[in-house]
Amino acid sequence: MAIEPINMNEFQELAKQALPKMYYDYHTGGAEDQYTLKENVEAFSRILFQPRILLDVSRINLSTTVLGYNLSSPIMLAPTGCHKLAHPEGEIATARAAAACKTIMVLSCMSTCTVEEVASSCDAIRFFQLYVYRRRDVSAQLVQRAERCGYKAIVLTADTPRLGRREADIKNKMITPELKNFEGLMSTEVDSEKGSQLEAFASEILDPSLSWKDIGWLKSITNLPILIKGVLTAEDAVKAVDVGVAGIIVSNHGARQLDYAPPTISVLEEVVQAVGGKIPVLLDGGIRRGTDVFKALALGAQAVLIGRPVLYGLAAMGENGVRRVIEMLRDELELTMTLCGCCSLKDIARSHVQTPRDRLRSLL
Ligand SMILES: Cc1cc2nc3c(=O)[nH]c(=O)nc-3n(C[C@H](O)[C@H](O)[C@H](O)COP(=O)(O)O)c2cc1C
Ligand SMILES: CC(C)CC(=O)C(=O)O
Repeated sequence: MAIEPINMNEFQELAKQALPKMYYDYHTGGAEDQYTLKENVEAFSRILFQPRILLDVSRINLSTTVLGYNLSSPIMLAPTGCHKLAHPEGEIATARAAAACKTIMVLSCMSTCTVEEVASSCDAIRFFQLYVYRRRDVSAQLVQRAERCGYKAIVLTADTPRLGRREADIKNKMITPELKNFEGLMSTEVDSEKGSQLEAFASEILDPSLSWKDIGWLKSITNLPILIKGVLTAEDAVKAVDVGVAGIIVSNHGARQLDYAPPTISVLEEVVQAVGGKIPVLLDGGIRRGTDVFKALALGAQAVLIGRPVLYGLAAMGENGVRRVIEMLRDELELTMTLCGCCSLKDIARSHVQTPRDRLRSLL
């Protein structure tokens, strides 16, 4: 009988049992030595709590807003490609779970259901994640299709001029699944028989010349707010504010791009300080516990996004699995807030956490 998952590691174990090795490796893997992959999770474990006591915590409220949309908790779904590799219902199952949990799903442009199919499947609040292709006309058409069918924001992924080197995918000769949004627009076939087909395909289509000035181009083709995903430094955060985007996602792409990039939670605070409250700062990477969500909020994130946990839930139990993953993190966050003395997200303060830097400072 299947085990009843009690935490995210057990969901991951179920996903491993459910999936062919090639797909499981694709979901879990990181770039090269996978240093950042491990650090994304471990950096959270170096942050400790400074809980407060004897505060009435009989009622806890986890609700929040992101770009004006009401969410039941600060846990959103990060864009991840190819959900049909995890489950035959693909992104539609994920969107329905997002709707049931009243949160935002960011749909990857590299999805296995079309933007229209996902839009008509349920009333989830959806953002659309964009890669800019050498074929700018294809990117522009995707943005306009997303805008037409009710997506509320564009999330521009800025850390992927080429795909990172994921060694498991190279060994497995990772395939390129049917990417439904491209039907009739662009072929997904590549010449190369060697290594990861997906990497070869992605590197053929992605535009490495993408630069800050292209934010102007993006603004000229859409009225939707734009968020930049992949910010890891204060300098880039300031530039993002200067070019007038609506939000920032601190992300290292789940450690799948540049290995030895810093774990996201370790750079969050400097990005938040550089932004100075002008636009919301979100974070993804390594969130596996409600305690991680609390720590990110204490260091200034408005909300977090989860990538792999969604895929684990989807692979293990389809729509129901994604729902349970979100609920599990939400329940853990609620407990953390209760035990730290916080009744609402507004009560979560910097003083509730102690980072490695704080401990160093206290020694000086
Ligand atoms: C299998 C997989 C596919 C992904 N595909 C995309 C994508 O299409 N676009 C994108 O911007 N990020 C993509 N990401 C990165 C996620 O949006 C997110 O940054 C990352 O998964 C967060 O880390 P976590 O998996 O530890 O939660 C992908 C990540 C994974 C694991
Ligand atoms: C289909 C891929 C290019 C999606 C992606 O960004 C990833 O695998 O990290």
